[in-house]
Amino acid sequence: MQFLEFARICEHLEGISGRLDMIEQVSAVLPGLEDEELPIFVRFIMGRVFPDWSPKKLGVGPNLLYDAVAYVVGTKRSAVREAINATGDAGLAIEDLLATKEQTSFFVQEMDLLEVYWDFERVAAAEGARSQREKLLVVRKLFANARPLEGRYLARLMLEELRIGMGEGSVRDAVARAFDIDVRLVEHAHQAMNDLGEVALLARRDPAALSRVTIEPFRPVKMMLAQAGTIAGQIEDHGEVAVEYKYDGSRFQFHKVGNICRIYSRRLEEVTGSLPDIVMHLGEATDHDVILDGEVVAVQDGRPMPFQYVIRRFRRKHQVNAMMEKIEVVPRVFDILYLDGETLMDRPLAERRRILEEVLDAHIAPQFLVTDVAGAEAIYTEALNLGHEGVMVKVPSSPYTPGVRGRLWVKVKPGVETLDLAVIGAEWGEGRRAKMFGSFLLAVQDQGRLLPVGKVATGITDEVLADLYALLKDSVIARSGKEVTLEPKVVFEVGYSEIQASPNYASGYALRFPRFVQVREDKSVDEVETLDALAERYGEQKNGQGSL
Ligand SMILES: Nc1ncnc2c1ncn2[C@@H]1O[C@H](COP(=O)(O)OP(=O)(O)OP(=O)(O)O)[C@@H](O)[C@H]1O
Repeated sequence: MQFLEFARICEHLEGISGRLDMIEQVSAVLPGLEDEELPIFVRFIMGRVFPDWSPKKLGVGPNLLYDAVAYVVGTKRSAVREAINATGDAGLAIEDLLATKEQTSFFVQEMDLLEVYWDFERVAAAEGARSQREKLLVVRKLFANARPLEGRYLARLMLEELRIGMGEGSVRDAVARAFDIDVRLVEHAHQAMNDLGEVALLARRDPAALSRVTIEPFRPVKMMLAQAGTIAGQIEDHGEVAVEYKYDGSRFQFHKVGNICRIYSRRLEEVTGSLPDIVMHLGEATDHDVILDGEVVAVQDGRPMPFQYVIRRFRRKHQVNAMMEKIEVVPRVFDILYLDGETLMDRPLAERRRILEEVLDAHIAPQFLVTDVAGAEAIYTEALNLGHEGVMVKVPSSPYTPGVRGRLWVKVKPGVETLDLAVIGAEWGEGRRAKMFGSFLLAVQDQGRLLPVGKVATGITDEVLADLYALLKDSVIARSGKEVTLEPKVVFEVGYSEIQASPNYASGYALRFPRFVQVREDKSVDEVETLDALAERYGEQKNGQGSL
């Protein structure tokens, strides 16, 4: 497939708003793709370049991208910025700029979807002191060969926001439809393989194999997630429940085969080098090949320390030893997904737990099986007294469903309402804050799009503002007056007093009295609140129920 054809498909999808229509259009394209193209197309159409499990990253920020475009069209980076500021959309502005180039150049090399992907591989592989220069050369070459429309989607792919509204769920449905396969089977295979691209290829080549896919060591799967709920509700629905402490640490997945151990964060980044003590603890606790799921907790004098301490350890790349002395971290393992070549995700929790207790000698998080509300509430009180966040109430018969935020795991904690939202823009501050951003535009996700829901400026000290500026300054895509558009990379947790219906924001909602709580470094933008969940909270609020 020519990249131009891919760009035309994107343009067409961008003009459609109906989800079913989009699914149909994409499903019609998939069967005609070559084997090598299929996984790449599937990832690209979701705005992703590499499989979700892969550690590869493009590492192209707006500045490098604009430098490349400036070179190709024979102007300065500032002129590219100005053009982008004028439209507010990097993709469209770059398309316009490339149109001026097209009038002056006679020769454009046709670009193939695969060639673009291989170039992205080269960009991602560039490392070390000269990496920025190497990346720039490849990105320049891509834009030099791009027709204007191709430029729009090249830029957006590199900025990781395709803006066509094809979310993971829609692409999954398109794969199922294209190859006439039960969507649940596609979803199940996706959970284990963590790459819809490869699932699509299997769906075409060997659909029967979809039901046999396994979790592979060193290819992390998404973490199973929880919904907010109540102890009574969960016992009423399921009778017996498994209650565990909800630790205020950071999620990890531990993979071990023989002597090789690796640890992945909740964002599936490899953090083995930052956590040698966790590797040592868990490596010593089992002789088996395993994939374990748990929480890393920081402790001091036997008491858990807040989440921020743990995240500092996850971030640490240098002088890890010095940091180990300052912050002691320990693993609390609550699940096992793989044992000696066998995938356990479809076994019931009760059985996985039994296996976990057999194969791991230490570091297992306590679990209590209870059938009465009073018993579970006593554990909740004890959890809070011990300094934990609350409890997790899990269904003993439940499979492990990677990436799913369902009711099989319910979290119960004291009621502070917060939302995790993507930071998509900011406004320059005033007075002594004039050289920093003073407020931030936040968004929920909906089918691959990010929709604004409000601004937060409250609850942020000058010191934190300076940190936030350092974190975000290289992600500026466009400027307009006092406002900037940001490449969506950072997640804020914010408190609020109420969700209101509002015509002012594209999400249809606004937050009353939003207040900054913290940066959720452990979360990626794919994990922010969905529009549906926000609407549900709004509905509950109108009916006078809290969600806890
Ligand atoms: N015993 C436990 N079982 C499962 N998850 C646990 C447990 N203890 C702590 N956790 C943490 O709680 C999280 C589950 O809550 P949830 O899926 O809602 O994620 P979250 O958005 O990070 O929640 P929160 O913001 O409430 O921490 C897990 O990702 C994990 O990090």
